[in-house]
Amino acid sequence: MPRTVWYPGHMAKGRRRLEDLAANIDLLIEVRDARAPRLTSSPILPLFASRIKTVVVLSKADLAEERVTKLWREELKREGFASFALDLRSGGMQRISKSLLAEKPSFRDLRVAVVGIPNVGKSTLINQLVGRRAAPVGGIPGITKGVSWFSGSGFLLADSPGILDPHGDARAHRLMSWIGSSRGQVIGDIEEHAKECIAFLISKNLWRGVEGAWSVKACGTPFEILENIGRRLGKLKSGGVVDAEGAGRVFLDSFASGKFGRMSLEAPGDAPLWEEL
Ligand SMILES: Nc1nc2c(ncn2[C@@H]2O[C@H](COP(=O)(O)OP(=O)(O)OP(=O)(O)O)[C@@H](O)[C@H]2O)c(=O)[nH]1
Repeated sequence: MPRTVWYPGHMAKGRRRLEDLAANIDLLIEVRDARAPRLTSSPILPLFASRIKTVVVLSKADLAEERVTKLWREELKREGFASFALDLRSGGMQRISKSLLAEKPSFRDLRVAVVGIPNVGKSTLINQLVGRRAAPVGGIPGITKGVSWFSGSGFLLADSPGILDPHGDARAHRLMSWIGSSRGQVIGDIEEHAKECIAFLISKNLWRGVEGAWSVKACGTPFEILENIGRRLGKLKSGGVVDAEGAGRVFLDSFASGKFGRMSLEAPGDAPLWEEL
């Protein structure tokens, strides 16, 4: 009988690396994007959350709807996680630092690993917590490979990029690339991504932010809407033809950086986002 395969190879590797790290730390901080906290959580994390205290930081809360973020925090509390929701770039670390210090063993610094899928804000969080991007400290014997340690007051933070892989589903990667949390090469055909993202925002009733910013209505096919965006932005090729790729790129960049205002892409209880594509 074939052996059951639980995770694709890349996740098995991340799981082994996290396993090594977890044996030597006191606490995990998982950073997720507040706009899509389930999409940007790692599927392997629940394996660790049951045996090592895990705190969830919802980053980019400035780009998410406050009402929905509050619902997520209530949901996380029900799941047994302490959580924080912040614009990580603007500080406000006192409450996180205080909760870390409450866990500190009396005889040494608390050892904390900051984990999360790419681009969710791990480095920004570490920078804020240690005050500045100090040179990595010596580390902890036995766990140096791929891990940098930074010294805060009363705690050591491990930065371990790439340790958590995102969901393997291609649709999930497309969604993550729209909010800037998936590798660049996932973006293949910009025009196709932009049209899919346009259709997604309309289906989620989130178009008003785009209309507010650019006065482009959700009328017509996604291609027609993209053309209207192109005309609005002056993205034209010779002969007055709309440069759909150029318009798509500006549209996707604007969406990822929050130009269309606060948007929460998923709420607790929703079906997984990628099933909607
Ligand atoms: N608006 C907003 N942007 C943020 C926030 N936190 C981080 N960013 C931005 O998000 C981008 C990624 O942040 P990083 O801290 O580099 O993310 P990371 O998880 O360390 O990324 P990798 O090292 O690639 O895994 C940067 O451009 C940050 O300025 C936040 O709370 N709000």
